[in-house]
Amino acid sequence: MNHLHATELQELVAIARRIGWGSADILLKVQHADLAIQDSADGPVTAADTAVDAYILNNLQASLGKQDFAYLTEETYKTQPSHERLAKPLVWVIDPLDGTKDFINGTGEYAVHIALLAGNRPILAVVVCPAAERLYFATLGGGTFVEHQHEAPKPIYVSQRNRLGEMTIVASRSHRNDRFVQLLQQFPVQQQRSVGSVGGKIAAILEQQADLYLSLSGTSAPKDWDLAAPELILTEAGGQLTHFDGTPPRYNQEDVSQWGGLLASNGQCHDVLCAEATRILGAIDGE
Ligand SMILES: Nc1ncnc2c1ncn2[C@@H]1O[C@H](COP(=O)(O)O)[C@@H](OP(=O)(O)O)[C@H]1O
Ligand SMILES: [Mg+2]
Repeated sequence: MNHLHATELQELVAIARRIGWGSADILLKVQHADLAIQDSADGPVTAADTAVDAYILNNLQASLGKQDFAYLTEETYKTQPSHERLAKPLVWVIDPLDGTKDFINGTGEYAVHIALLAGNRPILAVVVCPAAERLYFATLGGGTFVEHQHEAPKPIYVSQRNRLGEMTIVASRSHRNDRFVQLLQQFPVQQQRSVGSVGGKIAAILEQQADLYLSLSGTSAPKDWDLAAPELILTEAGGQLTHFDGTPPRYNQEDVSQWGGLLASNGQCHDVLCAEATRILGAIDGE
């Protein structure tokens, strides 16, 4: 099953949406509970991360099996050998709780990401923002839709703002090193806002509350499950997401970190702003 037909993709997206809403229900029930927090090298992990990871994985595998698909999830990737996901043409990529720090801190800025890759690129994506009771979904070439529970989905598009003075950047609240702070200070767009979770930041661009998302790795970097689903809901709504050199991320490689700088935008001025980010970083690094 290397090539999915449009109807098969629609069946898969229906399954992923159902599981996305189920994940939101679990997270909303425990979002104000006193959860045990474990610190790991990749940041905090709560019982909610592991419960939703298992919920999504079990439900996808119950519906779809392991024959045609591999599964890469934030909470299981360390214990799973990589050869299976590297060999399979279709790979589900799952972040059960994106923005764990914000989830713990009660800001409501967290999301659930479910993406399906064909090769190294996303072809289906679901991003759920439980606190906002919104689910975004996209298929490659099929556009992006937003739905509220029990309401018909509606197409959604990024803003068309193209003047730098009118644009707003969203950036991470917690992943900021000196180099990134300097980049933000010198960036030609100066309306800037901190938002938790990558899915939450891309949702802010879809809701036209923001136009750009800028990120820079430090000692750690965002991972495939942070980016794959948000990327597709953005690009199918008219936006772009690339490394600063203009290349889109290649997912499901041996190293699942996406190192360097990333720019997500409403598609206006994308190349110019990537070039600016590269130039500013060069000056910061004294090149
Ligand atoms: N520069 C960076 N380095 C490491 N992880 C990053 C990162 N930027 C974003 N992330 C990851 O992306 C998610 C959202 O982060 P943020 O809210 O700071 O934007 C977090 O994942 P999880 O919450 O899924 O573990 C975080 O680990
Ligand atoms: Mg994440």
